Amino acid sequence: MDVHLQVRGLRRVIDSRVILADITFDLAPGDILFLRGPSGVGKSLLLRAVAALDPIQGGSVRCNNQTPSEFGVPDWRSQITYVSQSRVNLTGTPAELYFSAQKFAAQRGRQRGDLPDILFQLGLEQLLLNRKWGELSGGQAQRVSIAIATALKPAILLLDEPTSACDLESTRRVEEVVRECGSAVIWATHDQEQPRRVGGKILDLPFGTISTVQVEDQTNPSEAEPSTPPPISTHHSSSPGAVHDSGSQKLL
Ligand SMILES: Nc1ncnc2c1ncn2[C@@H]1O[C@H](COP(=O)(O)OP(=O)(O)OP(=O)(O)O)[C@@H](O)[C@H]1O
Repeated sequence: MDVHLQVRGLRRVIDSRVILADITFDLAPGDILFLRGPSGVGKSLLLRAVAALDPIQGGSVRCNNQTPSEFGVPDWRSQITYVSQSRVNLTGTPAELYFSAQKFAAQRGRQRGDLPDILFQLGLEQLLLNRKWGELSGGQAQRVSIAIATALKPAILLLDEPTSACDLESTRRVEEVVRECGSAVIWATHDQEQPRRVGGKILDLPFGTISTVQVEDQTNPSEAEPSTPPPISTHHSSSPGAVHDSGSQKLL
């Protein structure tokens, strides 16, 4: 399903503070849009609004000209997957999350990616799927989250600083996997060079109330940096374990 996202005049107000005002952009299939801006400017709030996880205080977010309620919130969230910056709310194991996510009616019958292969590309062993989230390092948890999200093949992937805990090699692997995953992407980052390496558009969010945000077109991905991960020794081994229904459609 081709999903076109339209954000018009989006406004987020928290405790009488206007965090985001008049945010307007479009996202077409295949687009990658980087969100940049200082800490606290509202990048996560914007992603959460697009994911229909929080109410908005003005403007609109539409997919194919439908609001989340017109589209159907479960369908919306199966098409638009938010990968959070934090894993503090994650309980159980990644395998449990992956299988519980697929139990939702809106997820049934949808095509899946090859999770073991994605893990391999990210330099991870499959056995990590059966570890508790709390037993994974920050960088491992980020990459496992991205592997699960991309394997679910959403139309739009919302990534909240997905490489903030990754070393250089892992960062390059994440960039390659996300660029090739086939989803349109909105990607919050503090890495000024990431848009250049990956390619895409940039939305710079300034502090305070703003009237218009310009989307800057980024030129082609840099050729200065190698984009293909180096060979790795990770092997494919165990299969994912048992599942339980987390009851949450906010996946990661
Ligand atoms: N649930 C909340 N309750 C109160 N204030 C909040 C809440 N969530 C976010 N904020 C505030 O909204 C502002 C924007 O937060 P947000 O997390 O979107 O910033 P960010 O740009 O993603 O920052 P960072 O780069 O540090 O992750 C901040 O001032 C934050 O304190």
